[in-house]
Parts: sequence; C-alpha cells; structure tokens
Amino acid sequence: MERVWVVIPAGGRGQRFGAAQAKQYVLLRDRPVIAHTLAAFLGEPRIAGIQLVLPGEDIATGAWRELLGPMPAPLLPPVVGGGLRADSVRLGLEALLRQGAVPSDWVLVHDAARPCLRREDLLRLLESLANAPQGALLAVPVADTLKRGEDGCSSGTVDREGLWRALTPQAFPLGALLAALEAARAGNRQITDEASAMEAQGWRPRLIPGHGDNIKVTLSDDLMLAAAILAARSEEG
Ligand SMILES: Nc1ccn([C@@H]2O[C@H](COP(=O)(O)OP(=O)(O)OP(=O)(O)O)[C@@H](O)[C@H]2O)c(=O)n1
Ligand SMILES: C[C@](O)(CO)[C@H](O)COP(=O)(O)O
Repeated sequence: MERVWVVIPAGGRGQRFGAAQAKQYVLLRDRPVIAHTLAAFLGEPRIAGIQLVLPGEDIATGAWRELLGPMPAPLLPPVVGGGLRADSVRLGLEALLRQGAVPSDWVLVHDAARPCLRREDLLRLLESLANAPQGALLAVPVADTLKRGEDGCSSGTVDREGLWRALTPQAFPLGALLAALEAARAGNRQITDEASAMEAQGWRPRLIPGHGDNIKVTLSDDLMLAAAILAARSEEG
C-alpha cells in the first residue's frame, strides 16, 4: 500500500467560535483542542508524517510549540496556512511533496477543529483505502428533518433520503487532490471539503460510516460538547 500522510488544517481564525484565542488552541479538558486531534493519529504505524498547517504568526513566533506541548514524531515542520481552508489544505499538500511525499501516496485531511475522532473510525477509514480507488471519507447519514430557511422561516423541507453529513478525515491520492484543489481555485469555486473538489473532477469517493460524536468545534458551545464526549470516553476506559 502507498504511504499515508496526514494534513491537519489548523490555520483558521475561529471567527464563529468568538474567542480571543484561535479555537484550535483553546484548552479542552487538560490540553489544547489540537493536541486531542493529533492524539488520534499518533502511534499509527501506517502514517508516514503529519503536516500541520497553522496561522502564520504562530509559526513566526514559535508559539505553537508551547501551545501543543511535547509532541512525538511524526510531526513535520508546520507550514503557514492560507485565506481559506482549501488554501491551507493545498499548502499542506505542497509541503508534503517538498518533503518526500509522491503524488500516488494517500493523504488524509482532518480538521484540527475535530478533536473527538475515534481511533476505530480512523482505522476503518484506513482499511477502506484498499478498496477505495476514488478516495473515501468518514460520514454519517442525516438523521434530522432538514428545512430550507428563508427570512427566518421554513420555506420547505429538503428530502434527506440519501443525504450524509461529511466529516473528516477525508482520504485521497495526494496528487489528484492537489490538482482538484488547484482546479477549484482556478475556477473560483468555493469548496468546503476535499471530496467536493474531487467530485467536481468526476470522482465518487466512498462514504465510510463514522460516529456522529466526531464533532467540529465551530461555536463556543461545541467546546462543552467535545469535553462531555471525551469525558464519557475516558469513563468508558
Ligand atoms: N483559512 C483556513 C480556515 C480554516 N482552517 C481550518 O479548517 C478547519 C475547519 O474550518 P472551520 O471550522 O471553519 O475553522 P475556522 O475557519 O477557524 O472557523 P471560522 O469559519 O468560524 O472562522 C479548522 O481546523 C481550521 O483551523 C484552515 O486551516 N485555514
Ligand atoms: C471539512 C468539513 O469539516 C466537512 O464537514 C467542513 O466542510 C468544514 O467546514 P468549515 O466551514 O470550513 O468549518
């Protein structure tokens, strides 16, 4: 199997979170959010290296080192992110190619803001790659009724049959993903995940069932939810 790399986009500002500190660094239980996110990958022998993509100032000042605390390898030297999440992912992929990755290698892209990824879900995604020539992503089927809102009112219901919530990690061949992100950028298409860039190129990535507790810390309330999820897990042992 080709080598597997990880890109962790952590270059956002967390505007919706609304804290003075970028949400990827805020304390969650005992450690920064991003430290929990990285913990899901550390010790996984199939992962050749983890590429962090951080806000520029954190790299310039080196602040990320004390924010993350001691991190075992295989953390690669972090690189500066871009204006959009897709830019940060693209910059992370380019950094991997400069450090020895090749286009046919797999890359998993996982939001720094998703600190509750289960190891079992990561393993399920990794194991799916042998039969996922067009890539794969963790996802959960939509379980709520979906409304289309107009002026604060419901203007109708969206049929949820066959709809999934895309999570991360999302896994693709590195070169194909980079080309798809470059094509989206050239076409000025706003994309919010790697799979949408690949779908625009005709790829049909596999949907790998994950757990709904792989939440993205977006709003401040999500931090408490993430803490409750991690607390419940540590009680389960
Ligand atoms: N220019 C950006 C924007 C986002 N991200 C990362 O992409 C992940 C998901 O993005 P999101 O939850 O939207 O984070 P922010 O962009 O920071 O949030 P907001 O939109 O509220 O500012 C986060 O780990 C974030 O750090 C990134 O690396 N570079
Ligand atoms: C990539 C993602 O987490 C999949 O659900 C989501 O699209 C990120 O969206 P954001 O607005 O950049 O947080």
